[in-house]
Amino acid sequence: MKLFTTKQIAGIDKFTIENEPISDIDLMERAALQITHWLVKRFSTEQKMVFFAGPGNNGGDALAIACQLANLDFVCEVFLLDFGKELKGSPAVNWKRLEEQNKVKLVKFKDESGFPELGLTDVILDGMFGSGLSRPLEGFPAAIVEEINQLENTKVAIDIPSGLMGEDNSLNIPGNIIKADFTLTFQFPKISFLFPENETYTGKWEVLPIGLHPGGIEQTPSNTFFIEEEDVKKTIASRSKFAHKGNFGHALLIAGSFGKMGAAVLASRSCLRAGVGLLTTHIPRLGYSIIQTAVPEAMTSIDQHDAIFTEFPDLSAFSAIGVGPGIDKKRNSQKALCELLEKAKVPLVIDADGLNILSENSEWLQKLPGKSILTPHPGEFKRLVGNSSNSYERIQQQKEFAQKYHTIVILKGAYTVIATPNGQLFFNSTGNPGMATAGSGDTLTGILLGLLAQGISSEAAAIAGVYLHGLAGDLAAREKSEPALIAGDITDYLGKAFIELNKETN
Ligand SMILES: NC(=O)C1=CN([C@@H]2O[C@H](COP(=O)(O)OP(=O)(O)OC[C@H]3O[C@@H](n4cnc5c(N)ncnc54)[C@H](OP(=O)(O)O)[C@@H]3O)[C@@H](O)[C@H]2O)[C@H](O)CC1
Ligand SMILES: [K+]
Repeated sequence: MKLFTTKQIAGIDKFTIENEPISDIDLMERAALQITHWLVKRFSTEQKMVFFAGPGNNGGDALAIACQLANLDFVCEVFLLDFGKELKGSPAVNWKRLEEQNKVKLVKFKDESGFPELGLTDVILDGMFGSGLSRPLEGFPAAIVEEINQLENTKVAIDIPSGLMGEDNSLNIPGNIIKADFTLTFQFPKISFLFPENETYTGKWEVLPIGLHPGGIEQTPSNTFFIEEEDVKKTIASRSKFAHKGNFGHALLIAGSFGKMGAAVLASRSCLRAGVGLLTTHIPRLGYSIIQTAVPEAMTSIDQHDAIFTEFPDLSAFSAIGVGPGIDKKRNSQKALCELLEKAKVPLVIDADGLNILSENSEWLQKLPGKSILTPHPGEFKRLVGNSSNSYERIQQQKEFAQKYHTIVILKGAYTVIATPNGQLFFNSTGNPGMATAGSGDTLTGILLGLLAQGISSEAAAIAGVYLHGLAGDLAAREKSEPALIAGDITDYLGKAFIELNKETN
């Protein structure tokens, strides 16, 4: 799914009105109805619905929802923030409708002294500002936000928590943004919802489709995407009856050191589960019996060194190479990595200590084989690329880095972000907090390597790899729970993730 800026969404909104065609007020009614349905399912008529409405269409939505809920026997009250200007357009029509309906208490207020007393079970609906927010909130609306945030009541934000920008919040005022428990957003997730620091404002968010025109969506350009099942299905082709292991590539994984052989085992197992034809795992000498016992399906290449990575086998046989999980950063390993970068002719997947070595030798980044995949977590990213003061800034850095070094950068997190050399960004939609566990990254490296070795392009392997990794984690968490989930479970559930992906097509 393409992701858009709030400005672009307003454009698609306009396109829909002109081309469906549908009147402004009817589109607002349709959007409001989606939220009304959601509220009816979740709350009872015993709970009063208290709306805070702003001067624009976000306020107009709030008025429409109040009207719809009142017709369904909910007790509603509307508090309209009065900026001394008459309401215009659809919000004005909805205000009139409410007056005529005569079921909802309607109050206009100009300053915080007009802030109402609320009952403990009242639900607060935030319809003050949505995608039309043009600057941080200050003065009267900021004071109302502060009052609302102090209350324990359940808070539901309409489209966007008031005060939050749809993309960049670098210059925003954190205290002047609604902290919602739920955000019900129209048609597309807003980009800022995907950043960890904004969870405190959005709470749990859900996308409610409102039937924006497909033509408008199609013709609006975007280089930012939300990865969904459809985007991955096309990458995972069904296998020919006559397929043999030679059709699915030969991966080389360089992993493990003394005390960290688990990383080699986890990455090897998930590489195999990702469907690679052959896997050779290169490990220090002391890891030999560990890997042979834990992963009998893998062939081994044994380093001359007992405890660390210092050399690698002839590379001509391999269709992709993974390096990093558990390798440590000793001087000889650094030298060997440098030589690997110089000799490799196929894309690499570089993770963990592989990335840390690169951070300490940034001039080697020039040597990266084209379309290699780097998989930093935020700490590794900071060491590799530098500091950033927020997630928005960080993804800009990520984009520039991917373009500069012609690599794919996978920044791991709740919504893992993939940056590609052509300036595109892909946010992953799968995964859960249970996956924040030791070795989870090693399993991702294995999956990426396994897909890459099968001849899948680096971009497609990155997109499919992070999606499958998250999906396997989601399936595992359903049975194991989030706290009890361990990295090996992700590998074990990879098969179910493939089955889930193929469900509808077969
Ligand atoms: N396509 C859709 O998804 C649909 C969205 N709908 C809803 O419409 C809003 C967007 O409505 P819009 O009228 O464009 O904007 P807002 O309601 O968010 O607010 C605009 C008004 O707020 C004033 N404003 C902006 N920033 C501030 C501020 N910091 N302090 C005070 N006032 C502010 C702005 O005035 P200006 O001075 O900036 O001109 C406007 O008066 C979207 O979020 C959805 O809820 C449709 O209903 C359905 C389709
Ligand atoms: K809002």
